Amino acid sequence: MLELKTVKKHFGALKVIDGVDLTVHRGEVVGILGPNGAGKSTLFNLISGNLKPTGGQIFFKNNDVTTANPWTRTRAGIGRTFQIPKPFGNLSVFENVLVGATQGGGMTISAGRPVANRLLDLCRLSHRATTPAGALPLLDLKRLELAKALALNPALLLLDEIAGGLTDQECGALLEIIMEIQAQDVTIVWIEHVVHALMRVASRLVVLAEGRLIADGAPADVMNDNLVRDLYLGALE
Ligand SMILES: Nc1ncnc2c1ncn2[C@@H]1O[C@H](COP(=O)(O)OP(=O)(O)OP(=O)(O)O)[C@@H](O)[C@H]1O
Repeated sequence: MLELKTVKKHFGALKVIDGVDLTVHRGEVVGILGPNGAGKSTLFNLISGNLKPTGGQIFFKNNDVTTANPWTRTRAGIGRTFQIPKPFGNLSVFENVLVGATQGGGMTISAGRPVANRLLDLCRLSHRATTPAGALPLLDLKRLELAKALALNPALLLLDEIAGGLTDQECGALLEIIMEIQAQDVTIVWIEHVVHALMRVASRLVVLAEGRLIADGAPADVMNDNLVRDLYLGALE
């Protein structure tokens, strides 16, 4: 589904992504962990095309998308959520999803309407359909972020700290939706600091530190890795 080959992103002298190799197979849920500033969101921006790499190559479904624009990647099947949700605050929840289906997903308005309704249902937002997105509480904002991304009909969904700021109960509600999305043959790569949420769904964990992958494997193995434990306990210099 996705392959990164020696991907680098430098901002001047700052090597934010420093030669990352990563392969994600169809059907996987890959969790990405790493300390603040490790380069996780930058990695997503490289995959979604919001940033261009300094070096390396990115393949999506075996096509080289390294230099492709974000909208080309979107239409090809890469959807994403953003760490800070920024819906159109004056549009209703339904309209926000419809914009995703028509502008991002390329559907006509009449084809997009039932899709938007189905996604509101999936994301437990039907009761908020006519609410202005700017008036939503945090959990519903996160649900809307998911619905908007799904409106693009992605084969690969990138989730950027979607559980951040939620209570345990809210996080459980979001996980239910993510598990349903996973069951619909969507491959997921999920950056998250809420480790217990990742552990519920991830089939694999990778850990990024200072722009490099320092662990990649089964979740239990990665969490027991000494280097990873040291990193999370702050024992590295
Ligand atoms: N456009 C940019 N120009 C210069 N530096 C940048 C730019 N974007 C990100 N950085 C730097 O790259 C580093 C990694 O940032 P990034 O947001 O990818 O980290 P992260 O792992 O997602 O962190 P967090 O967990 O806090 O969200 C940070 O030091 C950040 O300041």
